[in-house]
Amino acid sequence: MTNNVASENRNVAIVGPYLSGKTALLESLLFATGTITRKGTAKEGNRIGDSVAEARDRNMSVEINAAYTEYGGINFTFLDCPGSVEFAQETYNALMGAGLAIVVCEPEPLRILTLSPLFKFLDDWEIPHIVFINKMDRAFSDEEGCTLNFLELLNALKTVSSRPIVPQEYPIAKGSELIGFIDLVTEQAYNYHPGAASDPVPMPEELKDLEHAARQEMLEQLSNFDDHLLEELLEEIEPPTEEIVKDLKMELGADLIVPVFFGAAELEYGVRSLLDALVREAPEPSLTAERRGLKGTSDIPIAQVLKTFYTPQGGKLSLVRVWQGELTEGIVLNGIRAAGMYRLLGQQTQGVQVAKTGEIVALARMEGIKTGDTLTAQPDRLKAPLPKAQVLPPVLAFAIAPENRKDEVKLSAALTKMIEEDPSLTWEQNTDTHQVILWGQGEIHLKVTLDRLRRKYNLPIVTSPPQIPYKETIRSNTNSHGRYKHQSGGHGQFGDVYLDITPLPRGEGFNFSETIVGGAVPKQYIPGVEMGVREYLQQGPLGFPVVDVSVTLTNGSYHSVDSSEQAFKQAARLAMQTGMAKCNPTLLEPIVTVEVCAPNDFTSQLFQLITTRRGQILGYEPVADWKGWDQVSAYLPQAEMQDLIVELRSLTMGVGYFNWKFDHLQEVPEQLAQRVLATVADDSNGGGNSKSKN
Ligand SMILES: Nc1nc2c(ncn2[C@@H]2O[C@H](COP(=O)(O)OP(=O)(O)OP(=O)(O)O)[C@@H](O)[C@H]2O)c(=O)[nH]1
Repeated sequence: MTNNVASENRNVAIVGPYLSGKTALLESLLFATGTITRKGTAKEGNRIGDSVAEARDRNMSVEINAAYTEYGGINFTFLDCPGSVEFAQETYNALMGAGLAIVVCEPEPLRILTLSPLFKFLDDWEIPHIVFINKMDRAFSDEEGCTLNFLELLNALKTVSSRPIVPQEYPIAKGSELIGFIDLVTEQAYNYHPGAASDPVPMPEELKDLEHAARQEMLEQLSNFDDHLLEELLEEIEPPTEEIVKDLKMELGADLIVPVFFGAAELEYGVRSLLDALVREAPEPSLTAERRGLKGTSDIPIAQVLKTFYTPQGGKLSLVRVWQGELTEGIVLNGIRAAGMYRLLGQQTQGVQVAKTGEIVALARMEGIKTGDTLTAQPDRLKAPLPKAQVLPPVLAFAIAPENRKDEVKLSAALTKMIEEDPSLTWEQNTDTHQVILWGQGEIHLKVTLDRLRRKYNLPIVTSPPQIPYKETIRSNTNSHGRYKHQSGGHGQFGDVYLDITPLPRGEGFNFSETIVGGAVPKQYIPGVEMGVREYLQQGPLGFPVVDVSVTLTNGSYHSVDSSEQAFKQAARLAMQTGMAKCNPTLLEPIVTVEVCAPNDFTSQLFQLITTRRGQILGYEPVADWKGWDQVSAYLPQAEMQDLIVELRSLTMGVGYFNWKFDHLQEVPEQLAQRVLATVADDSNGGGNSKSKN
């Protein structure tokens, strides 16, 4: 049995809304632990978490950054996750391996709603989490602001958390300045010092009552899960500090409470007390393992891939969390030998011989292994793979093509690698429009992908809006005659057919039949007729693939020498050409079903969003097990979906999302059809070309 020191490893994901200060917090944590001796800044883009060029270009995180450090006798791996909703997949993948999450938010009660999807994910997967309210240096606008703001903030947090919110600290402000905090466990007050540890100071007289009330609330929350503490509170016995700490640790580890800390990451306010709390209270890795069904009694190595990186040199690194047992250098997992094992500090790597339960390390060259995969040294003894985060449905698309046509094969190889890195990215070659469509989570997500194609794979890309895969059909029937007669040198070509062309109900596709009597068209030529019809239907009179049409070969004639399958194919095409134009051709557009979800304050705006886009509301209902959220179902023309996510996010503070799938084809309203046809004609004449280079 391996003698691992699992209890001394902790891994912590730093998550939270866009620009709340997660990378700043990581930088300060690393500085406070002595791992870095000089802090970088957001402005200069030289922080550990700012490592990739695409992140620096945009002053935002676009992927997970791992950083290993030691503090208080514990090995910590922090995972700095992106905050933008467009990179949420990265965050969710990282959280699947995290023993604890620090939710970093800003002290703005009105923006707390943006935490809602994250809290839902943490609650659903029972991932213990604490809140760090950052940027408190600018939270107090006046003398009274202190108390009011903090309580208001806590109340706002309660609206998005299904677990009780338990503050562990209370702020001390002087005028508009945050100067310190009171530790509610020990009732010790501290003054902050930028870039250094806080000083113990006497508790300010004027805060004693407020502090007492806040502490009492904390104890009452803890006592909901501890009868002994409840008895002490009822009998007005002061509980010992060790008992409070023990409860905080147990209840956090069991995901029963959400402790709240605060500070200002850039000034290092609150950072050391946060680290101390992590040392005291962060749950052992075995607890999260148990929650995923691993009892921790076996030493068979099991790990899970939280992120896949392809380095600029083309090497592959799989960032894994060790769930059970330990990984040793050169270990074979899922039949593949790890070519190296490293701890990460942003872009820096440090080789290690052993990684124990709870550690997060990068394995080199695990070919064929994808993000989310469960790895084990004994695949036959693995009962079930560990659950993966759900892959987010694609919501925005660009049509893409390499600037250089000869790079098409290179493009598909590069995209395959990028999807391994980021499963929320997909691509397809549309069979109707022949465009390569790149699907992702939003404009920045797609643009970052294009930047990477250019930078990392030397693949400059041209983009254009994806074409809508329109189709066409007919509204009336006809009987059409086609005769193909051609004399060239030797023997000629002769085919002659009569076709009945009839519309079919929507969704029926295509049907070919024949009612030939007396061999007017000999049997061996009939497949040629069908072939000619099918070929014609690939592009009907309006220029689009034709659907929902029935064609019957009713009559014809042949020539004993000159007829051939090929000649009948041509005759059928001619009959279709003249016949279809007389059948009232009409344009069809794809209609998708969408399920749009958002907090119910926005439901009426969702209705409007859908109806102004020619959508048809099918109904709405509360989202199952998500209090305060509604789901609106509707039919929506695919042509109206292109920037739906952009508008939805701007309406809903970025939290709204939707799922969609193709449902049926529907006639395009006359006036709109004219516009679509005019645009297509313009495009094919070389006008209206909206391609752009990336
Ligand atoms: N006033 C103040 N500003 C801060 C503090 N911490 C971070 N900031 C600023 O907030 C902005 C965002 O900080 P980041 O650390 O890049 O935020 P982030 O959460 O990592 O960003 P994403 O990962 O892209 O979501 C930067 O301009 C920081 O300078 C703080 O404690 N106080």
